[in-house]
Amino acid sequence: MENIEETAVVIVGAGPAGLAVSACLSLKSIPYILLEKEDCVAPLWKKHAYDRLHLHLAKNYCFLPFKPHSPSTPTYLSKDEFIQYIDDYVSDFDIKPRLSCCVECALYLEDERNWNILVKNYASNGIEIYRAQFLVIASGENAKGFIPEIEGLSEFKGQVIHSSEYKSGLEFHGKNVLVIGCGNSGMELAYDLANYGARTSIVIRSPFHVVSRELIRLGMFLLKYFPINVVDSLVTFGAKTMFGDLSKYGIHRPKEGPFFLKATKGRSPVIDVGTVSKIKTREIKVLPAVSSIKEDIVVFENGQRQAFDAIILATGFRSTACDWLEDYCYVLNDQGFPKNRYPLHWKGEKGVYCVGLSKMGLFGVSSDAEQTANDIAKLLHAETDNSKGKYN
Ligand SMILES: Cc1cc2nc3c(=O)[nH]c(=O)nc-3n(C[C@H](O)[C@H](O)[C@H](O)COP(=O)(O)OP(=O)(O)OC[C@H]3O[C@@H](n4cnc5c(N)ncnc54)[C@H](O)[C@@H]3O)c2cc1C
Ligand SMILES: NC(=O)C1=CN([C@@H]2O[C@H](COP(=O)(O)OP(=O)(O)OC[C@H]3O[C@@H](n4cnc5c(N)ncnc54)[C@H](OP(=O)(O)O)[C@@H]3O)[C@@H](O)[C@H]2O)C=CC1
Ligand SMILES: O=C(O)C(=O)Cc1c[nH]c2ccccc12
Repeated sequence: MENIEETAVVIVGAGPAGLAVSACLSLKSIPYILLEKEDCVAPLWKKHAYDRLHLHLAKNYCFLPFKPHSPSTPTYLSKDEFIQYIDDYVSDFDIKPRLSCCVECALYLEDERNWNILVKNYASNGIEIYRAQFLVIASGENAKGFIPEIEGLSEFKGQVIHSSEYKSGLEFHGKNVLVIGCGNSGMELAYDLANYGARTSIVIRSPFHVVSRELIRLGMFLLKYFPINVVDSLVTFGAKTMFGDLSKYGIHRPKEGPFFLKATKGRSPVIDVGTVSKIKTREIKVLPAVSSIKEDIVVFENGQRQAFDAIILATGFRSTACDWLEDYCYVLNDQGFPKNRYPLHWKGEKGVYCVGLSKMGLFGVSSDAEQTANDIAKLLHAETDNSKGKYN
């Protein structure tokens, strides 16, 4: 029994979401334990993001609770500036995450009315058990890279990496590289590869919106005053004027608008960083879906075949919360996202909360964290009348 540590709240994941909840709880003097499986905070940003990354949204949409960005930072922060902000956040709020602690199982015991959390400590190689009244799922929408099933992929003769392992195009100079996936990662990695002198191709298999970051900024502002369909029409008109008809290059726009798709399906518009002009000049070649791979040859759905030295899978990410949360179905769907629809997504039953799973970026992270901490504080205060000082 003595090796079970008790606290009010256990938070799984020390990315921006876990850190934001920690800060909010700490300001309310609510005890918590923050568990992170990797050896640093915000590893998505520190270890799994490419060098040239800048935030796509202006800084007034990308801050955590109680710490707006300094006026001296640029409107669109670089990866390093955002990491500095995160590190400052950790010291400002005196957050002490337990690193290299991977949550393997979280189970709610009805008779105890507590969460029991089983943790593998990679540093000590031991197993630890925590007990808490509240559990916060802050393990992220991007917990693992998604590797699609493509016939022959595992036998491909060249290098295969996921976008989360890509740093820069330096090592690909002069090579034939295929980027599979045309979300924000794929489009930006293709641009970076071409800049470094790689012969670059990108697979585009579905329609998507290409916009500029200024159009998205304008759209975010207009959404405060106008309905989504009006803003979508304006932004789409702006994007068509800016980029022209891209259908002859294999880029088609969906029927639904960019903000509508973000709000309903979580699909982000692609914010162009210069890829489109490289596609127009054919410096980046657009190819259709892959049907199979044989040795170093990739066969495409139109029958075309081409040899490549490397494949970058910019095929997105998956939530892994269902892997460690027992009986997840009362709070999560099978994809590891909240079962309740926005704006009620953040609260589950039995004292479990979802922070950062609303597909609303850092803006959503902050709002979920504040609502979660407020709710926990309310429930604890209601309780203190009956049993005082349980955690102090
Ligand atoms: C390349 C890239 C760029 C992005 N740029 C922007 C942007 O400009 N603006 C924006 O708003 N959003 C952006 N996003 C979205 C971004 O994911 C979020 O804004 C932000 O990182 C989410 O924070 P999070 O804490 O929810 O998730 P994460 O940062 O993924 O943190 C989750 C943490 O949980 C840990 N974890 C997972 N499972 C366990 C476990 N079982 N036990 C212990 N720990 C665990 C992980 O190691 C991770 O550290 C970007 C995403 C990517 C991939
Ligand atoms: N600077 C920034 O702020 C950045 C932000 N981000 C954000 O991070 C999140 C993740 O982005 P990203 O990594 O691009 O992932 P996404 O999930 O947004 O995109 C994945 C892409 O891979 C495609 N894909 C998946 N499987 C296959 C397959 N078998 N064959 C061909 N294509 C396939 C998808 O196409 P389909 O639709 O057909 O399935 C889609 O185009 C997003 O929210 C994004 O906006 C990412 C990079 C930079
Ligand atoms: O980078 C992303 O994909 C994000 O999730 C940030 C984001 C939140 N809301 C948006 C609306 C349009 C474009 C990006 C985002």
